[in-house]
Amino acid sequence: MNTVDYLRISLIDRCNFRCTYCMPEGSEVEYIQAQESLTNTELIALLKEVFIPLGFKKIRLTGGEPLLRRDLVSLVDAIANLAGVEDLSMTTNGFLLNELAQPLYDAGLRRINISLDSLDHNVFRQITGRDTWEKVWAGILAAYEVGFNPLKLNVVVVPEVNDREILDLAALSIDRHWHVRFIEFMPIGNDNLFTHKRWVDSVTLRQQISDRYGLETGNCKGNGPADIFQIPNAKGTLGFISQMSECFCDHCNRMRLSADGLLRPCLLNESGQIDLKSLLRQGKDFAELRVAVRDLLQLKDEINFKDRDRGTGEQKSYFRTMSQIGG
Ligand SMILES: Nc1nc2c(ncn2[C@@H]2O[C@H](COP(=O)(O)OP(=O)(O)OP(=O)(O)O)[C@@H](O)[C@H]2O)c(=O)[nH]1
Ligand SMILES: C[S@@+](CC[C@H](N)C(=O)[O-])C[C@H]1O[C@@H](n2cnc3c(N)ncnc32)[C@H](O)[C@@H]1O
Ligand code: SF4
Ligand code: SF4
Repeated sequence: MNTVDYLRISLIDRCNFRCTYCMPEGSEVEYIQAQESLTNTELIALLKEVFIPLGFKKIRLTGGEPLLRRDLVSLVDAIANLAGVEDLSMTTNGFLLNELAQPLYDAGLRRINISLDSLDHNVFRQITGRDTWEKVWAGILAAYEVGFNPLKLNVVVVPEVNDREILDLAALSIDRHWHVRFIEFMPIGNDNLFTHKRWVDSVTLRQQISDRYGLETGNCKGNGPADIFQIPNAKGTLGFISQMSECFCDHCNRMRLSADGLLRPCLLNESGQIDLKSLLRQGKDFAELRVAVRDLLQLKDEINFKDRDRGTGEQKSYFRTMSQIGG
């Protein structure tokens, strides 16, 4: 069994963007009611009494858009100060980062992954449904100035939408310590867009980049499945997250906790989930919760998604989508 020590926590299922590959305008998402969300106190108790004792050491905060979570800074402060948390990070769309970069850094967050799918304002608007490129860019610069390191930029590559920009996006890694990651588009969030054009594989992207700039293997701190390369002499690196063309499930090291307390062993398989919030609110003690999570850890290898669409298979339909699970 793999060591599973990475917990991705979705802090909120709402988002201020409507990315076409994730939560397209008009998509019918059933939002979690406020009273169904784990409170900061419940979340901290679960980490302290259940997850950390079971060996989870790496925490990523995501969403929806995590910067929309009320009391975010105090939550980050509390998690950063928990004994046993060795790595705390966040994935965000960056819209509120200009205001929040400094307070989050002061609270103890040290690394951050920011979505930036395009350098072209029109394409950015087409993808995110928002005319907010400048504000996101300001957020990225603010995070860089404050000292987030590594600072990663996540690009979901959508054929005929932003794939023309691969070289320009890759070039962001040359002069600054920015780590640009290209993510293969997964069939979860917007089946229509996926069916229409499908995905671009990382090997093709690497070839394009290598032909233009050269490419060598690189190194960057992270807990995720990215393969790391580097343009020779660049300050930053390039990561490729190839969940469609490669299968990295055999060394999967993570579980996911939703904003309403569902613990999910695999992004792409809904089996085996445990409703930790309900168990907690029913008054189960932490020892019982630890046993439930430990049992799920034992089952994880069986649940891990193995039947991925390599470009020929059937699509699956999911009860929860990316913005609810947290990516
Ligand atoms: N299929 C699959 N995709 C994943 C998994 N983890 C990350 N991804 C993909 O990679 C995207 C970006 O992940 P991030 O939120 O930046 O986190 P990460 O890559 O684990 O972060 P680092 O710790 O910095 O390496 C996700 O939205 C997914 O599309 C995984 O376990 N399975
Ligand atoms: C669900 S978002 C949540 C965090 C934050 N709102 C953001 O966009 O960074 C987390 C990650 O999921 C990625 N993502 C969303 N839908 C995807 C899809 N269909 N295929 C691949 N990645 C996807 C996003 O690009 C982002 O990097
Ligand atoms: S990818 Fe992130 S920013 Fe875009 S809609 Fe999904 S949750 Fe929101
Ligand atoms: S698809 Fe599931 S098992 Fe595979 S790497 Fe992602 S979370 Fe892990």
